[in-house]
Amino acid sequence: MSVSAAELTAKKCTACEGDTPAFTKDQITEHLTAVPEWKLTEDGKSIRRKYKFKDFVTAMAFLQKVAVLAEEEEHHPDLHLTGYKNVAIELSTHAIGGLSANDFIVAAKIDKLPV
Ligand SMILES: C[C@H](O)[C@H](O)[C@H]1CNC2=NC(N)=NC(=O)C2=N1
Repeated sequence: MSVSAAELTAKKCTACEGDTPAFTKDQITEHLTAVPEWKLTEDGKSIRRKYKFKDFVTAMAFLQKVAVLAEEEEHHPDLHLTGYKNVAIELSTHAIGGLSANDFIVAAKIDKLPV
């Protein structure tokens, strides 16, 4: 079974308690099909997307949009800005130490943000 970006963006993040099970490898695989720009990190506990912007101001403006989205969803990515225009966004669910639906919902919504 696969998951679509439309299904993910139609959802809202939900509070994750520590007892929420982290996604299995199969769940991760089927959810990654909806957000093909995102890659699973080496430890299998996060997903990461990289961007290269035309300049620093554009990079920061995009990160501000991500920040507003994260606050709305109450689910926050790790943001890395290197070399003034390279951005890496990582998502994992801190409360469970792995991936959950929330990570893929936010990833799909980030993919819809204007760059
Ligand atoms: C109470 C609040 O919703 C929780 O602390 C949220 C905040 N943002 C979060 N962001 C991420 N990435 N993982 C979490 O477990 C998380 N928990």
